[in-house]
Amino acid sequence: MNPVHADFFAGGAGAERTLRGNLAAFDRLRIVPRVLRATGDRDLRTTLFGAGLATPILVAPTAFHLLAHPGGEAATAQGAAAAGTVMVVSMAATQPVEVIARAGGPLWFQLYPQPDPGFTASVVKRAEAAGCRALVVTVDSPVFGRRERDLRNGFTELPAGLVCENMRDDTGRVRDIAMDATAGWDRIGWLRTVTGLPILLKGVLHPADARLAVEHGVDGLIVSNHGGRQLDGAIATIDALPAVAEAVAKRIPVLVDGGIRRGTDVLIALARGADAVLVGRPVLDALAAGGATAVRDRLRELTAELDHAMALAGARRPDDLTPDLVAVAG
Ligand SMILES: Cc1cc2nc3c(=O)[nH]c(=O)nc-3n(C[C@H](O)[C@H](O)[C@H](O)COP(=O)(O)O)c2cc1C
Ligand SMILES: O=C(O)C(=O)c1ccccc1
Repeated sequence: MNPVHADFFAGGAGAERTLRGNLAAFDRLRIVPRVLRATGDRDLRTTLFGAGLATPILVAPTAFHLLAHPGGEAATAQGAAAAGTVMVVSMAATQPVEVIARAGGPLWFQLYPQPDPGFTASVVKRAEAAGCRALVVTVDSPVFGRRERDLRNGFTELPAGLVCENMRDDTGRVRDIAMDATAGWDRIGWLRTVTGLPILLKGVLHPADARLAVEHGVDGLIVSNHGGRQLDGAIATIDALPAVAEAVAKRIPVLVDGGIRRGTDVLIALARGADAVLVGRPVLDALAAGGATAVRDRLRELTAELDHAMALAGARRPDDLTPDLVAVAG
């Protein structure tokens, strides 16, 4: 891969403390297994918003898949579908959501609400028409993160021929993705009037925001710091998760992403209160290395690692994973 594009995928904001911190936080946690639980075969099936998945490991929304592989987002969708899970399509996808939907599914659609409400509504309608089953509203990006690798590399625009295909308006012109620092909770109420799809907020770290989200009728939360690409210095997601899960008190699903690289990381996230997890860079790395089959195999590998770790920890189903199974290393 072009090293400038490799830096775009791998990099984070500022000094990359949060990027590293997501991984380091898992290094400090240990599993306290149970014995003689007679689990037999494990059952990893997971239901989210009424749809059954083979695994609690989903594909996080990430931009610009055509920079990683000529199959683009369609290849990722095919891989996710073969692994029996959801792909969250980024608003910054380089292929049209209709094309991605033909390659796989189930899909959810990630949205940066745009300052132009008419255009935002048209993007939501388009995702709905393509078959997306939930809307993931990214709320950790009132402004774009300062990615110093991209600034050093001068990576400011896509190579010729690539565009954010889901940013075309009705004249066919491609709009730039805007970050909107004027968005407040009223924006979520407005989105409710636009779509009947489940609405998840992505990028919640503070338990007070988790409570507000439930009060505003949000259907799900993703505890995320954008893979360390937005606020450098933000708390590691696995450390933020317990307080968010406690604030939500099982009223809506709570998902988490950031630094999940092993099945044991998934086990710890589920034990700390997540209903499911998402993976970003592991999928991008697999896509770059081998397209749809590599994406499928990476998701299956993570799922097999989770299954194995659950057997060793004495859990049959994700619901058997509880906070007492995780300790902070001394
Ligand atoms: C290259 C790249 C592009 C991303 N693009 C988006 C995006 O368009 N929308 C979004 O909400 N999150 C985006 N994210 C954040 C991911 O959804 C996710 O929060 C993060 O990658 C999870 O951390 P992990 O990569 O350690 O698994 C992006 C992340 C990466 C690495
Ligand atoms: O890179 C990202 O993390 C991201 O979210 C994004 C959003 C819009 C355009 C390009 C990337």
